[in-house]
Amino acid sequence: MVELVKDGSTGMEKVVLREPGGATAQVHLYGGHVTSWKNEKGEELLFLSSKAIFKPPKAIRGGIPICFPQFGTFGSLEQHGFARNRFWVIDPNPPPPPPALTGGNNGNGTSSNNNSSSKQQPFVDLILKHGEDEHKIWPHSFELCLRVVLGLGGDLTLITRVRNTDSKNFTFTFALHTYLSVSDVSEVRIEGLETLDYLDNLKDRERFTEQGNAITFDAEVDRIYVGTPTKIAIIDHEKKRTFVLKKEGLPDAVVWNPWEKKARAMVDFGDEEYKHMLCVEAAAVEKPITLKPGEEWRGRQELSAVPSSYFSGQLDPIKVLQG
Ligand SMILES: O=P(O)(O)OC[C@H]1O[C@H](O)[C@H](O)[C@@H](O)[C@@H]1O
Repeated sequence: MVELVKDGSTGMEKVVLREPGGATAQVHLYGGHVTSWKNEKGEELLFLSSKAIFKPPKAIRGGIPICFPQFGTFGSLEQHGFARNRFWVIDPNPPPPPPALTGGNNGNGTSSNNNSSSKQQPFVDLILKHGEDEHKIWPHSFELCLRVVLGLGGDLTLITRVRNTDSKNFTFTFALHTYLSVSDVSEVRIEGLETLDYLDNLKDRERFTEQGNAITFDAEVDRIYVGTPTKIAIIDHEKKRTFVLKKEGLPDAVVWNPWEKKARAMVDFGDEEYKHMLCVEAAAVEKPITLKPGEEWRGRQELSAVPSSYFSGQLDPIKVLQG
């Protein structure tokens, strides 16, 4: 089921997706921003700050902001570009719907394919086109489309397309700035980025090579891992939950946690909230994307949350990454 509703507390419009198993997702038109993703038990899987500000020009703190046409300060635009603080619209002419069933994660690691082809995965298509305000700061005609699909089984897929509707080339960087909800970030580890090179945002983007076996957290982290595998696992020991992030067209992965000091400096973020979030962002940053007139780029991120008990109590990252 898909419905457009007005959020009672903020007055903002959002699209609510519900799949028959009970999982839900919601997408605010402001920012084309996924602000909630819950599993069939109603547990929230994305972090949204209790201090998030739902008012332009501030982007919503948490969920999945879209960074376009610039990631971070990699250019002359405002941090992370303007897509996250513009009002998007529901696409009146979306491409055909996704196949009725691609399977989902049923919690024991196998893909469910219960032949219920009558069931449609709820999805919504949003679009952001250049307007006069954008043209003043980024003089290119474009269409940015976002499809959010809530799979039967609860997986969350974001498919983004950028089309060059201009008469000259343009170049952009991009990220799906995903805030995951975790029990305690110091009990979390990321698998899949070991031995990779990263640009350290805390050290003027100097390039380093990841040495550790897995990435764990005991201080501020702000890194752009470049040319990563298509699958990354975020293992929350305390919650006994593993997020699996799969991506296409987005070669890099940004990992961010502001930790204590930066958390205190942010007006729209609680002082202690850094403990309960971790950003792992599918991104295209190191090698900006150039589109010729009429060309289209596509990026995709699929998130699933599986109970760690699925590995019989024994976390097996190899299975997560190669399974
Ligand atoms: O505060 P924001 O503009 O939303 O940015 C939040 C964070 O986003 C990314 O993860 C960047 O790598 C960080 O440098 C930045 O601090």
